[in-house]
Formats: sequence, structure tokens, C-alpha cells
Amino acid sequence: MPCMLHTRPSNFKTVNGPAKRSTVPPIWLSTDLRDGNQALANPMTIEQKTTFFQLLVECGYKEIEVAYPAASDTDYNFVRGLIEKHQIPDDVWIQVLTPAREDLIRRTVDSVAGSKKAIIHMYNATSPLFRNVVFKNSKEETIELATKHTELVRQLTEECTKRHGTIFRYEYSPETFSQTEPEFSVEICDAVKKAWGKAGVDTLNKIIFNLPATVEIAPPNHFADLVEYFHTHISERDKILISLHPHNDRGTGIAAAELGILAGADRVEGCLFGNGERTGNVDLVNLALNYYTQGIHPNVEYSDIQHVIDVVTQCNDLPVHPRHPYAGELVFTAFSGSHQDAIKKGFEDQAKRHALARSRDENEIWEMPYLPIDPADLGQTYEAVIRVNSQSGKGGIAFLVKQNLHLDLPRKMQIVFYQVVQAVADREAREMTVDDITTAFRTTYHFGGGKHEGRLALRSFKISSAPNPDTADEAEDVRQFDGTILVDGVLRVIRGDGNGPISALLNALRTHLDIDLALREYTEHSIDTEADLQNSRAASYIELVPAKDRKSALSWWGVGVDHDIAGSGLRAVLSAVNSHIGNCPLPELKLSVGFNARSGQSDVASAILNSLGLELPRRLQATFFEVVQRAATASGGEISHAALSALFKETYGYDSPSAPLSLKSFELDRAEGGTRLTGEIVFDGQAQTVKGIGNGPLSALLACLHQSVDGSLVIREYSEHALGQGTEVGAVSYVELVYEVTKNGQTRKTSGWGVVSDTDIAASGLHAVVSAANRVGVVWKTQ
Ligand SMILES: CC(=O)SCCNC(=O)CCNC(=O)[C@H](O)C(C)(C)COP(=O)(O)OP(=O)(O)OC[C@H]1O[C@@H](n2cnc3c(N)ncnc32)[C@H](O)[C@@H]1OP(=O)(O)O
Ligand SMILES: CC(C)C(=O)C(=O)O
Repeated sequence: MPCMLHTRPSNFKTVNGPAKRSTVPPIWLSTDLRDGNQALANPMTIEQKTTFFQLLVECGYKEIEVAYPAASDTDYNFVRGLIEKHQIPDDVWIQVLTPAREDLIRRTVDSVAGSKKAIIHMYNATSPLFRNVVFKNSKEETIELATKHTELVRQLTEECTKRHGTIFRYEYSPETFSQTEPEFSVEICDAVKKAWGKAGVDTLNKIIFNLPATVEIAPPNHFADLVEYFHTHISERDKILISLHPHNDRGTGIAAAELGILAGADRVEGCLFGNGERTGNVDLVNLALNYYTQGIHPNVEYSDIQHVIDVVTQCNDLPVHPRHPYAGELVFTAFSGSHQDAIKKGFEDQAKRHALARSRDENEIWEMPYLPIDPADLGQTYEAVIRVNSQSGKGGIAFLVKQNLHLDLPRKMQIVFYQVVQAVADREAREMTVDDITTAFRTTYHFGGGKHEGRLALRSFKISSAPNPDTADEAEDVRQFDGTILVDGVLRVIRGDGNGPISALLNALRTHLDIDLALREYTEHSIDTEADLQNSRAASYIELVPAKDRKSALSWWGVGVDHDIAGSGLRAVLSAVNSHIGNCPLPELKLSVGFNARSGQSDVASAILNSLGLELPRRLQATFFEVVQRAATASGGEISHAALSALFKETYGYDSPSAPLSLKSFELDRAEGGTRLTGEIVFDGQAQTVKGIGNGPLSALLACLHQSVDGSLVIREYSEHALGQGTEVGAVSYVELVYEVTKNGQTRKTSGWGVVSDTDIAASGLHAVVSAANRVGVVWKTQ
């Protein structure tokens, strides 16, 4: 158990001083393969027993009662198999049980012959009920039964040691000890010790007296009193190990064991998760972890408790109750609100305490409301700790959001989101999974992109400062937001001013979309991923209210995460705005390009980029802006985005066939003097074959045109860029042509743009030249 001993032990004190407490764990004996096994409807197979034995070894058990060998061939053969297949580690004692009957004792000793170390455990019942009813024996006869057979055990084990080298220890159980007169228990055990005759003070030589509460019939302190009597009255106490074997008929097996140890016992026999006759033997997992939570290493290992549960349930074919101490699937869970709230606060406080302890090289002590042990010490995760249903409160829900989305919601937002989750949990009358909660969070706050994205989403932005016209103080500079946001699936450029990025965005939303909201609360924190501090991000939380009613009871919360703190705040604004607008229609976004224009040349260019994917060259931006301004005069200087795209297409013949001049077909090849173009040109419906040479395709085309066109054509500007993505990628070319022609003694000089896209880059350039030639109105030579 890697983090063991880091829990805070109880510091209970009585009026007379500190309470009596154990400081070392007892010696453990697992009797899963004997008492546990004999209580199963279907006793374990050899394979199951072997698997269980290996688990017990893994857990650190050094004394394991493996069988009642005289009971069945399965038990006998299992013991032989362990020995003959060398499956018993050198430091492990196997123990075998026998009644006080000669034939059965012989078979029992035979079963362990050849093992390195073995404990022979013999029992006979000693209580008046058993003496009178079952055995019909007097006290003397009962003692005689025990001592006679103890002598036999001694004789047989000594012979076995001589023949096979097996080292033996001896355990005797006055069965039904807890119902036996205490004086008689002492008397029979003293007699057995004498009959054994070789009890010594070394651990290996000590005789084990195992005191069973065969049936638990009295409170645990009564059992402890009997143990204390035995401990203080048995002779040669230093040559004895007192072992306890509590059953759990009253449900107080654990308490009986703990009190029995305080009363003087050294050893405990029991089963994992309390299997055993009737209500079971004392639960060794529970007992060991009780030591653990008192800061005492139990010397057995449960750091992967799920593995232990899996093996034990598979071998016993019995389930572990969901509320079983330490092991049940519900024991590290909290559904109720006040528990969750306390656990959430506990984790937050503990993170700080542990950081301080680490910096001081001290133990990181586990001290947590409602959780007596760190689930991680048992290999359990915290994920299951807080589970949400209609009994849960805001604290637990906020805890899960923090754990899973790394968002530390402000208190007021916790309350709002709690109501969302609570409504679903109540309506559906079921537990809300972590997935349900994180999905509800993403949907409610349009958080995390993809399908959760809201109607408004930030795509890019720039925050700049401009002097405040009302003051010369630089600290009072105005912040300008220039950004592209997706509005109902269409990219829009918006701009606004404010005293910070958030108010500038709110101003932009007011101006462009008639959304009139004001900020009421703002908080932020960083999200550090320990592994990657470079990649830390900021989370912002924003509450918006109607700008005209800042005390409104109605408000909208939003959350945003970004590598940039301004970005996270802006995203949080849009998150809240998305909740505010719901499904209401939004006004069409318009660019203002007239007098007192709020949108400039670059806004128009961005709008064309967003709608058509075209990155207009600077000179074309300037030219087109003038076109837009002229076109918008009639509508008071405003133009909608849809009208803007249509105007661009119409002005430059973009996306429509070139006329009256078009290039029907062409071929390019290398020729002396440069690139040769051979093709077919159509002018006013008349086709003609052309040929021309230039230093590139475009100049070769100009050479062709010059054969048929009056005047001269010069390319003033050419640029191109890719358009589209992946297999759909093409090219778009921009050509500005200058045309000079003299007619009737008058020289006319004009310029115009051609913009053409094509899957082939050479074709896009050539068609752009032809398109520009149409825009400048080339005059065709009369033949
Ligand atoms: C509290 C406990 O858990 S003790 C362990 C109990 N576990 C088991 O019993 C599981 C294995 N037991 C068995 O397989 C069988 O009972 C056996 C092989 C031991 C004996 O089987 P059988 O010979 O058929 O006897 P049975 O099971 O009826 O046992 C009762 C007899 O054993 C006697 N007996 C019971 N306990 C003991 C004992 N500790 N020492 C000596 N004799 C005993 C009874 O007085 C009775 O004797 P009787 O036949 O003279 O009246
Ligand atoms: C054999 C003894 C120890 C026993 O199992 C009991 O008394 O429960």
C-alpha cells in the first residue's frame, strides 16, 4: 500500500486519559480455504483454492489454513498439490484442521508430510451444551479427549519430521470457547500444553491457543473479558500465542476481535470479506484496514482492492455487499448534497495542506470529511466518490465539473447549473452520470466546440488601443474589438469600442446585432496542466444582464477557455449571449460604408474573404471599396453581407462566364523565345484560332490578343492563392490590366480587374486576363 499510514488516527481520550489502543497489528491467519470453504454451498475446486491461496500469498498472509484434509479427497489432494508443486513460499506456514479423532489426525498429518512448515490445528468443543448434548462427555472426559489426541499429534508430527524434515507447530482450539466456563477453558488448555510438552518461549515453539466465538452469542466486551481472563490465568503465558477466531452472529465480529486484541490476544483468524459459517468469520480486510486508518501498517496488502474482490468473489461465488466497509462499490460515494459539499471543500483544502507538507518534506496526511481513508490507497479512483441524483447539491456537481472539465465555477454559476442538473435528475428519477453532467454543462453553456457550439462563435479577433477623445490620459485609452464571429453558420466581421475587450465586444454586439447586454460579474482562473505548464490556459466566467436593467433577476452565465485571457473572456461573453438569444431571430448584419462609416476597406475585404474565400489584393480592396460605397449610397451607406457578395460577383464577373471575349481552349508548350500558347478565342460569338509567344503563359496570351485587339494591353498587377482544401483545392488569380487605345484621334486609357478561380492555376491566370480584358472593354480589330 504505497501511501499507507498517512491517514489521521483517532485521538479519542477518555476522562482518565488516552484511550487504550493497539500499536501493532496482530498475527493474521486466513481460514478462507477451510472455515470459509466449509460454509460454501459449493466448496471450492482445487483450481479455485489454488487461485485463492496465491491471492493470500500476494496479500502478505504468512499463516494460511488451507484445508480440512480428512474431510474430502479434494481438500487432501489440494494440500498435496501445494506441497508437491512447490507452491508454498518458504516464509508461509500452511495450517490444517483436524478433530480429535485418531484416523482423521493420521490423515491430516499425512497430508502435510514433506511441506517445509505446517501447523496442525486440532479442536474439540468444550462448552456445557456440547459436553452434554453432542459428546455426552464429562469435563474430565473432554480433557482426556483433547490431551490424548494432542499426544498423538505430537507423536505423528515427530515421526513426520524425522522422515520428511517438516517443521511443525501446534494449535489447539477449545471450540465454543465463548460459551465455555472461563476456568474450564484455562484448565483444558493447561492440560493440552502439558500433553504437548514442548511449548517454548521462541515464536516457533509457542503453542497456539485459538479461542473461538464459534457462535457469537454475547456483546463484544463479554468476549474480551473472557479473553482477558484466559490471558491472565493461563500458565506460562510467555510460551503461548493467544489466537482469536470470532464469528459474526451478532454483527459484532470486528468489535470482538478489536477488543479481544486489547484484552491480550496476539493473533486473529478470519476470512476475506467475512465469509464463513452462517454470518461468517471476522472480516480480515475490514479489520486490517481499521488498523490502517489508525496509522498502523497491518502487514497485509490491499492496495488493489478490486483485484482482491474479483478473485474472492470468483472463488466463493458470493458477492461483496455494495456497502461493505472499504470494499463495497458504494463506500466511496456520496449522493447527498451536504456530504458532497463537504468533500469538495475537503479536497480543495487538502490540496493546499499537501502542497505545504510537500514543501516541508512532511507526510501528506489524509483528512477528509466523510471519507475515512484515501480511496487511492486501495487503488480506487476519486471519480466514483461524488455521484449525483436528486439528493445532490451544487457542491457535488461543481466538484465533478472541476474534476472533469477543470472548471472552477463561481458560486453563483454553481447555483444556476445545479438547477439545470437537478431538473433533469428529478424529471428522469435516476442518477446523473459524469457524462450526463458534462454534456449538460457543454450544452447549457455552448462550451467545448463541435456540436455544442452556439449560434454565435468567435473565430478571430484583434484588440487594439486608441486614444480616448475625452482625455489625454493613456490609461484611459479606448479598447477596440475587431473580430470575425460565426453568426448562424455565416462568418461576420464586427467591431466595437469599450474600456476593455469585454465591453468592446458587448458594444460590437449592440451595434451589429442589436444585442444589448451588460456585464454584472466576471471571474477567471488559470488551468494548469502539471505536465505542460507552457500550455496553461485561462478560464473565464461571465454573468450578463440586460443593459437597461442591471439589477435584473434574469441573467445569463457564460464560460470561455482560451490560451489568451482576453480570448477566454470574449468566448465567455458569447457563451452567455448564446443562452440569452436562444432561438430568437437576429437582425441581418450590415456593413456601414457611407458617411460616418463604421466599416472600412479591410472590413469589406474580410467580408469577401468570409463569404467567397477570396483574399483580395490591396489595390483591388481599395477599388472595390469605392464600388461598394457608390452602391450603398442609395441605402444610407449600409450594405448587407449578401448584397456585398453579389456586388463583387457582378462587378468582376466572378463565377459567371466571360463575355463578350472568352478563351475556349488553350495549350501551352515551350518554344524558341519562351512559352507558346495555341488556343481558340471567341469574341462576340466568332471563334478564331490564335498563337502567341511570351516569357510566360500570361504574356503569351497578351501576344495572342494583341493580334486581334486594337491598342495595347499591359498587366499592372497579378497575384494568386490557393482556394479550398484537400482534394478540392484550386487556385484563384487576380489580374489588373491597363488598356490604352486610340480611336478617331482620341486616346483612352482604362484599367480593370479580372478575378477567376479554376482547378488549374495556369487556367485561372489566363481566364483572369480575359475577364479583365472584358472589364476594360477591348476593341476588336475589324478584319
Ligand atoms: C466449528 C467448526 O467449524 S469445526 C469444523 C467443522 N468442519 C467440518 O465438519 C467439515 C469437515 N467435516 C467432515 O468432512 C466430516 O464431518 C468428518 C469427515 C470430519 C467426520 O465425518 P463423520 O465421521 O461422518 O462424522 P460426523 O460428520 O457425523 O461428525 C460427528 C461425529 O464427530 C464427533 N466430533 C465432532 N467434533 C469432534 C471433534 N472436534 N473431535 C472429535 N470428535 C468430534 C461427534 O461427536 C460425532 O461423533 P459420533 O458419530 O460418535 O456421534
Ligand atoms: C475449529 C474452530 C476454530 C472453529 O472453526 C470455530 O470454533 O468456529
